[in-house]
Amino acid sequence: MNNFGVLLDELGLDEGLITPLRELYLKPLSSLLYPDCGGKWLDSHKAFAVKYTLNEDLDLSYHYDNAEVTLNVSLGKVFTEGNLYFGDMRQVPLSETECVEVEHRVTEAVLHRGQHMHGALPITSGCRWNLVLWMRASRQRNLLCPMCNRSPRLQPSDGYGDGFTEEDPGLCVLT
Ligand SMILES: O=C(O)CCC(=O)C(=O)O
Ligand SMILES: [Fe+2]
Repeated sequence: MNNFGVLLDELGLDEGLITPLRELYLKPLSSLLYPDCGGKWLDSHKAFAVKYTLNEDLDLSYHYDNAEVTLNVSLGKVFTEGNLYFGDMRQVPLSETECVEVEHRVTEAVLHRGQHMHGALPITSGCRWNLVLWMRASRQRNLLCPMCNRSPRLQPSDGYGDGFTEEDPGLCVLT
């Protein structure tokens, strides 16, 4: 979805930073806040930083995430506008949805359900960087793919893949 950014596992930041952040802090919070969508069972993630500037991406269109729970941290730098907006859960028709705008101040984080529809409005100046952490619960998504709403068809993958699991051979991506 984003054209500019970086995957944090490629920077070697998964093991020492993102995995403990998910396990020690975000999983307990998500267990309390989102037991309805796998918040208790988060067991993998995909973490990336996304960048918006006037000559590159300005905004992010309305979407849902390939995640059970998402953390979005505003890292900076200096920019104007670029608020987040949230609608309703994915299953609710757009015609019945009213969006709310959420100011996302630098250093603050927003935690939300991955299937809660959302987007980012255009910045009007500066450079905006965000850390986005898609957290997955294999127990939840093994039953139903959150992207296509069907039973997942899988193939083996390195690392966390898309966060699905099988008895054998481990973590998997969608085919
Ligand atoms: O803040 C952004 O630019 C990305 C927002 C988003 O897609 C998310 O929080 O999942
Ligand atoms: Fe998103």
